[in-house]
Amino acid sequence: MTRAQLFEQILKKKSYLCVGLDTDPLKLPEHLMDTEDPVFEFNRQIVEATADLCVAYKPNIAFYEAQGPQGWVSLQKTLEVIPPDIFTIADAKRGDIGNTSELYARAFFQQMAFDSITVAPYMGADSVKPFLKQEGKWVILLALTSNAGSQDFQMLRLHDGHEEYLFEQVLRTSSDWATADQMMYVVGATRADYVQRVRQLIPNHFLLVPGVGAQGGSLAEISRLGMNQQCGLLVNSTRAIIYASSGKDFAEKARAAALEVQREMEALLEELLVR
Ligand SMILES: O=C(O)c1cc(=O)[nH]c(=O)n1[C@@H]1O[C@H](COP(=O)(O)O)[C@@H](O)[C@H]1O
Repeated sequence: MTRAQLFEQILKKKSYLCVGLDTDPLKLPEHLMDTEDPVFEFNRQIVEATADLCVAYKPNIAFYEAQGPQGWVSLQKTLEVIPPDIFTIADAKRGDIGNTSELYARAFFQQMAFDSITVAPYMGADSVKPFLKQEGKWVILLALTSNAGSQDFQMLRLHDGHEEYLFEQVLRTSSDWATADQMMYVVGATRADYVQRVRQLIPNHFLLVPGVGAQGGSLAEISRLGMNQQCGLLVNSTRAIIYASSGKDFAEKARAAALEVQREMEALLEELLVR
């Protein structure tokens, strides 16, 4: 999917919501447990209930890997029920020496037809570039993450003449590896104070923003500070949507939670369009 197509979907659905599919078998509603593949059945119903309200789905691969071979089967089946005009993110946080990254790219872009993958920048250019070889496939590079540990390295001050944080150096250097048509960056909603600094370095790239909902980040704040002329944001919410209820009405409640976010996004997009 191209950046223009993604923006088109955002305008059509009045939404820049990404629904996380972090499906934990221990949290599934009881009544799904006697279906053939409870994880897939849960995802299928979540997708059916939310597909008109979001523009992306992001399965976190850990939740599938943890199930052994059956987890990969559930993941593949889930990908197949996601409508083709919805952007898919393999949240795998990979990145290794070049020939190994090539194989990760093959796994997520060819074996499975994801549009994008999250990648850690720590091993540098040759660990990221193998993911950029296929047109239409995206890298979503970790820049400033939502967790407390982002202080440990990402927020270190560099004294190399620029007086900047390490995450800013990551943005500066990596934005030469690919254009805004193939690279996005993860910036946590809990890091809204730094979004203007992010936008100074990368005004045009899309940001994948986790951390609203269960982690307490503010959708309005990150949106007002982080949006660009093509929206430029995919805001993820996982637990607050998919686990809105643990009962028989889980899909209905997930839809209601997604609808609430979509309505707020619609109003925020209107603000952008009149800017
Ligand atoms: O790459 C991510 O998606 C990610 C980066 C980050 O900085 N923080 C973060 O929470 N995530 C992921 O986003 C999702 C957040 O889920 P909720 O907190 O339930 O909305 C999880 O799958 C996390 O692994």
